[in-house]
Amino acid sequence: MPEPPSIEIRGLTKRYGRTTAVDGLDLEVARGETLALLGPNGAGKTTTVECCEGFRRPDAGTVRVLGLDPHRDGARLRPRVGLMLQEGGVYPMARPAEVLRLFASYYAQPLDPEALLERVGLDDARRTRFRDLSGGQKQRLSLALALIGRPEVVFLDEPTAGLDPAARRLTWEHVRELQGQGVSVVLTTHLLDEAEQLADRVAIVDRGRLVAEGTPDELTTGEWGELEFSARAGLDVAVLGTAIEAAVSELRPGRYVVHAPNSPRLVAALASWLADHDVALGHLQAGRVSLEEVFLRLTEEERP
Ligand SMILES: Nc1ncnc2c1ncn2[C@@H]1O[C@H](COP(=O)(O)OP(=O)(O)OP(=O)(O)O)[C@@H](O)[C@H]1O
Repeated sequence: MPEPPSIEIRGLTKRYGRTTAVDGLDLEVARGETLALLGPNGAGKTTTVECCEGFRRPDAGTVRVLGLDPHRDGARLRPRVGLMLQEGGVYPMARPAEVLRLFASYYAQPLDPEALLERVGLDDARRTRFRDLSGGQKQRLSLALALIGRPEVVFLDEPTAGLDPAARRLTWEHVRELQGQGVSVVLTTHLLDEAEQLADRVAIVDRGRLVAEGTPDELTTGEWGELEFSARAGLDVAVLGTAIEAAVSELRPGRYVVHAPNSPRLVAALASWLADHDVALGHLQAGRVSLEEVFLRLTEEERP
């Protein structure tokens, strides 16, 4: 029999007054899978994750984490789940080493707090009060708190927001390690390269509803078998379109999509037009678009 999913969300609805933050969401995360939850600001990602963490009670629908109801069975679930929250939730005067030791005491088989402090790069700040830590150091501590109890499921809410590139890489390594250990990970992020790098599967939500779901590969190929290229901003897309016999649009300054199936002839026609007009090609992607393009198209379609 296949293993039941680590997380099962059915028809989840959550309202705050007149705002429907999550609107009938269905989502599953398999054992050992990493799901990236993407969506514009206010799409309902944090609310969804908070319902999975037991911090919020759904107005309708069900949420199961490791087969348990996070709200009702919180006490049984907590030792098996790791949380990295957007706002640390740590007493301002506490020091990283103390906090980590305290959290370790909640779990049956915690990691070694000292070793973990070193691994997340907090060795030098181990005795600094939480309120005096830099934003990135707070993030690192928050990650350590999510990992200390050897969880089976981990929720990471924007784990690399505000981190420098090296710290971001370090966080990615931690996530890869969790993946290697068969831990299920739910990651919310606004960094689409992060989702592409880490996620087995991506779910894009907008206004509380699921608008797309699949592996990064499925989402970026599939129906979007087009050409995407970058060049200087402001090319005359009408003239270019006529020359290559395909509609062209400039999605953002300097970023273009040719709305026609990728073919050798199309690539040749595009290259030849660019050469004739002395336009340097930045990058060219054929047969797929970036996750960023998919995201923007799906979530901006109905924006005013
Ligand atoms: N406690 C609350 N009271 C009232 N409205 C809330 C509350 N929490 C969230 N909301 C609203 O619910 C909607 C979804 O918010 P949520 O934080 O889940 O979005 P998000 O996708 O995580 O956004 P972001 O990317 O900005 O973090 C937003 O319109 C938000 O203003």
